[in-house]
Amino acid sequence: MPEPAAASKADPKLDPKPDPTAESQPAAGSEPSFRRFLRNLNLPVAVPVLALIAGAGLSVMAMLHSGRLLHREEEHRFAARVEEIHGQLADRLRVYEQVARSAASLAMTFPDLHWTQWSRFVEALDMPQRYPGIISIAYARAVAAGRAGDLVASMRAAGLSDFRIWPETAGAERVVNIFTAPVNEGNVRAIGFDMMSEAVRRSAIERARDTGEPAATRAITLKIDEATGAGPAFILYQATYRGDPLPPSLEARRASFTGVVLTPVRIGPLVDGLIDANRRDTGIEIFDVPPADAEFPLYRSRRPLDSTVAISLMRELPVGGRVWTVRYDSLPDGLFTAHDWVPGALLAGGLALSLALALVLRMALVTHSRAVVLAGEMTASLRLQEAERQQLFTQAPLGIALVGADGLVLDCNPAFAAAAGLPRQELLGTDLRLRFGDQASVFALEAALQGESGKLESDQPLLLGGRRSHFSLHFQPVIADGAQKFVLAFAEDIGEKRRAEQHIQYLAHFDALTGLPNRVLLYDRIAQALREGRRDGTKVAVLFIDLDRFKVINDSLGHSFGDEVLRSVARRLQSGLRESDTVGRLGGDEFLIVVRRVMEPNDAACVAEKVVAHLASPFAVGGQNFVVTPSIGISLYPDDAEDPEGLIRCADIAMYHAKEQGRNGFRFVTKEMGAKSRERMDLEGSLRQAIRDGQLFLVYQPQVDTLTGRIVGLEALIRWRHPDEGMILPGRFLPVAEETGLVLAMGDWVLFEACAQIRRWRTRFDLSIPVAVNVSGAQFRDGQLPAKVARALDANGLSGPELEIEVTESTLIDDVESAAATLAALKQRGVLIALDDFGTGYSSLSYLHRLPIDKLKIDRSFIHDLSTGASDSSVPRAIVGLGRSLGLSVIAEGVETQEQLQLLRDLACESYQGFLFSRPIPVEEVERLLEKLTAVQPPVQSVSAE
Ligand SMILES: Nc1nc2c(ncn2[C@@H]2O[C@@H]3COP(=O)(O)O[C@H]4[C@@H](O)[C@H](n5cnc6c(=O)[nH]c(N)nc65)O[C@@H]4COP(=O)(O)O[C@H]3[C@H]2O)c(=O)[nH]1
Repeated sequence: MPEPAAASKADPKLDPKPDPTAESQPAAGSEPSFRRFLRNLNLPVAVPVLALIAGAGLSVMAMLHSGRLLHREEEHRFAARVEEIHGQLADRLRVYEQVARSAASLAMTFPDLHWTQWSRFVEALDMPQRYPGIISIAYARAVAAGRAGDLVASMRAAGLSDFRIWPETAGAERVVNIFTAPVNEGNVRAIGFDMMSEAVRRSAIERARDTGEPAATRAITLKIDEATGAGPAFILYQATYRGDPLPPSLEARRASFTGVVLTPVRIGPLVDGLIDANRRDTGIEIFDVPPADAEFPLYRSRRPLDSTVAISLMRELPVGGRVWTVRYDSLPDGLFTAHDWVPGALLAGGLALSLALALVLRMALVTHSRAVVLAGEMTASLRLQEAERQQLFTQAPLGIALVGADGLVLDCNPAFAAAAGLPRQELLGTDLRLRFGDQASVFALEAALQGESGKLESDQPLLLGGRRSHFSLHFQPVIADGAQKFVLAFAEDIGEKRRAEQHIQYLAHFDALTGLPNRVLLYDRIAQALREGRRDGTKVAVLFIDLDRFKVINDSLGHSFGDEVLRSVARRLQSGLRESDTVGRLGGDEFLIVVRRVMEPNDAACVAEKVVAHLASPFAVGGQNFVVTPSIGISLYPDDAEDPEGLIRCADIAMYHAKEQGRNGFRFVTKEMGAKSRERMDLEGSLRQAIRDGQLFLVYQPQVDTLTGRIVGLEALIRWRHPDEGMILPGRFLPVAEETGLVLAMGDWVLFEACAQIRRWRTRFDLSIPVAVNVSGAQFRDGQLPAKVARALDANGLSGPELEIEVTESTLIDDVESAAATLAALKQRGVLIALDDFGTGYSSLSYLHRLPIDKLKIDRSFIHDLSTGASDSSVPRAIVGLGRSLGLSVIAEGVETQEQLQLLRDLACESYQGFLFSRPIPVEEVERLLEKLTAVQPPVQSVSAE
């Protein structure tokens, strides 16, 4: 159902919805290639790949950047470390210089110091512990030219008997080593050495003298180490002066120069210990000259093998007026490289994160694209539903209108407009309440607008100005989100239906041919009259009218002629009666008149006489004049019966008596007739029960070859074993079964039972002769016979010729055309057809050649007449001749005497059945007979009677 808002939209068939995807897509040719590329891009693949690439790039960048940061931080940390070490080294040197200064102060304070005092001073310094680089502290005295002897003398006087100045080469000024401590063999060897004799020492001594500051030699191998090959060393000189500890001018310093304290220092011990042995994070190399010029360093700290240097820093170190270069190397296993893993970890982490991001994006995009596809599908399905709903609305055969809360028509389908008989456009936007043709519809719509659904039927025009018919209206309020949206008005034009119903009603109660009340209505009218009679104590008469020889008129002049006669009779019957009386037609040529308020039987007799009189004048139909006479049976309530069925039955019987008495007259129901009628009713009830309780059974009468006496067939005949009355023959119950329609159920049972018996006999005796079954007129006309026969045969695995269907001549002549069709259908299934009671009908010869018949059965009456001599043998002879000429076999029924048999042999009639050979016999006896048959075929011989 469309939404009201959409109601005014154009018909989707006329205005098909454009495809939104097509709308948003420009023509492929004009689309820029980049947009096309973007549209064709597989986002769920492209975006994660791009994210992965971007992430990997960022990770590499982060790795590089962090590497740089780490390196910078490492540099800072290393620089700080270098400053720390370098400061310690410089402090050590300052301390060493301080030691030299102290020694110089001592020498200046006590110019005549004895060497033992010097030794004590040095010992007090505890050099091995506190100044491990200092080898010794010595004092060399400046000796002017020509005063060397004095020095030698004084030294010898001081106890150094072997003292001498060496080398002998005397310079202008000598500086001779006179004291040294600690005293040991190596140190003592340097006593008396003139240091000015050696250029390196001299230059340093002169610098010390001239500056008053400590002066160091370049790196040298000490005299005492020359033999041992110990590492490089240098000598630190501190000048001493006479008087002023540091004379203010160069001249004064040269003039008052008294000597130098010399402190030989081994570089290794000086530096060793600065780097913790457990934390060799820094390598130290010391050069006396710029490293590029040096052949080898003065000092090289221990470092791990294969260590690569990450950072190197150079620092200058002033040493006694010289400047050393110290190179510090950061070593890899130190703390500075402890965070090397960070860039790698950053790269790995970044790549992992990128991968994870790519996967998450992939999943999200796949989910998204799936959702998009799903949404697309849902949209398409919703559109389809919408189109289908619209189609449903438009094509619905039921009129549907949408009425807004204000009563205005929002939309309506073509069926609604058609029902209203107005163009749709004229209805849209109009107030439906003002347009309804009746008040009830207006009230119903008002109620629906208030939320109450309602249904009603109206026979006014659906809308004013529209067409008038009978309508079924249904108003249904539609509520959404708790509020009433609109009202659905359904309108169905039920005019046709109404008329059809009325017609059906009419047909159900009136006879289509004559327009008179039919059997149903007649029963109703009788019941009504009976109620009245019971109340008023009056009688009710039922007149059963049958037209004499109507069948002849019908058959000879044609059905339409017969119909016209029936209509004329109906008119005459009606015209002569009171309004309170009812004339109806039971069917065929049977009419019924119900006369109410009958005081005495004579009143009914008057009516009957009137009927006879009215029909007495000739009928002129189709240019022919003829007379139709009635036979009338009259029953009275309460004398003969107290219910409609009983009254009709009694009247029917009385009518037969009227016919027997010469027709064109009437008979009242007598006591005997009433009893007979009651007996019939009882019989009907019992028969119903008999069918239900299985009281019916079949007996079989053999059919025999007239010449050989061989059994050529069996005829199945129905029997009723009544629990109280014993065996009842079909002559008694068949008419009742036919009247009540019970004959159909009974016939079905016979058919099936006979086929089942054939199957049993075929299995047991290899039965090859056919078994005949009688079929009543009602069964034959039912239209179901061929199908029922086929079902019975199929159910028992029979092919067809095992079964013979016996139809009476009178059954066929009612409607030869349809009888021929039914017989043809039966023949098609393979069964044999026998014409029973042949010869009794009056148009036998005319139709015979048109019917697919196999056998003629000469009626029993002709055979009976043969032996009694009531007639000659002309009829059986003619039938045998007819059969021969048409190629049909002929069988005689009711053969009781040898004489009859002989006559039949003379006539060359092929076969017969009758008491002469056997009465109809039960299954067991048939089986005994068949047993004998399967042995040797007996000669002609009669069988035990029934
Ligand atoms: N007087 C005399 N009668 C003989 C002789 N031989 C046979 N009959 C009797 O003649 C009747 C032959 O059956 P029908 O002409 O088809 O006449 C049958 C048939 O029209 C009808 N009928 C019997 N069984 C069925 C049935 O199962 N279905 C239908 N629709 N009708 C049946 O009832 C009719 C009477 O049947 P039944 O009473 O069994 O009577 C049988 C049979 O007992 C004879 O030598 N002398």
